[in-house]
Amino acid sequence: MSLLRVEHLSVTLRNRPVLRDVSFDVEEGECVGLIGPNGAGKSTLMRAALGLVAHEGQSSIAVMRDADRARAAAWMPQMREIAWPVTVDTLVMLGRIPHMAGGQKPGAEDHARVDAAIAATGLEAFRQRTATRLSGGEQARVLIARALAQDTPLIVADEPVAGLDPAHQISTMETFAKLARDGRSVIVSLHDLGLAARHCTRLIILSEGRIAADGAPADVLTLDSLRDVFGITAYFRDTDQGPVFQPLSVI
Ligand SMILES: Nc1ncnc2c1ncn2[C@@H]1O[C@H](COP(=O)(O)OP(=O)(O)OP(=O)(O)O)[C@@H](O)[C@H]1O
Repeated sequence: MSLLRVEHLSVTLRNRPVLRDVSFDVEEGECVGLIGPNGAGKSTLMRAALGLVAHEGQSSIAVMRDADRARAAAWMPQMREIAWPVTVDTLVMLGRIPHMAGGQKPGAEDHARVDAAIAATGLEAFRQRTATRLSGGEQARVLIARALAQDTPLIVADEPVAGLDPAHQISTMETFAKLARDGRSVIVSLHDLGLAARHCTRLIILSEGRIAADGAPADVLTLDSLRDVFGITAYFRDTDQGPVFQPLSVI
């Protein structure tokens, strides 16, 4: 089943075309890595697909009513602003709001989802800490937990692993890959092509606002695309420990 259908999506910002005629579907069970150089349009694509920025073309989620959209997709923006000095527990519980009727208190299901999200992000020791007083990487994990607690078929995360230490980068990507194995889907933008190659089921390369390649990591991370889009050479092998990708030099 398609969780997101984007058709001929274009965005113009300040008279500059930033996204040009982008079309793709995301099916259940996909962990889609959105990759591309700085300024390629990754954030703009995710925001337009969610209906957060004016666009031409169609997105199946952008057209939804707010309440339906909040149950269809969780969004983790690149700007990790935590506005209020609330506890980690309270902030993660905010992810449950789309599932609660107005004024209703969190129930057993809500608490269970929050517990699971806190465990998946290794935040057990932080539950009563004030979220605004955590380090940047810890705050990122709290926002990932809030997105997980939202318990949506689709998670859209803009550079969620930027600034995380290696263990938490890997565990976050493993969490996303497991969600996909369980039949949900994730769209995640990232610059670490090694993590992308290892944990994503599919990669979409965006270049100057257009899709330059879309497919399995081994089919997308070719010498040609690495040269033409990223301007790099790289080592990429399928090993008995999984795919290993290492950028080598700038061309
Ligand atoms: N509000 C805006 N007004 C005008 N131009 C913008 C605006 N926001 C983004 N842009 C431009 O749109 C282009 C795409 O930006 P976007 O943030 O989508 O890229 P990105 O691929 O996510 O980049 P990065 O990897 O650096 O986060 C860039 O050239 C950027 O300068």
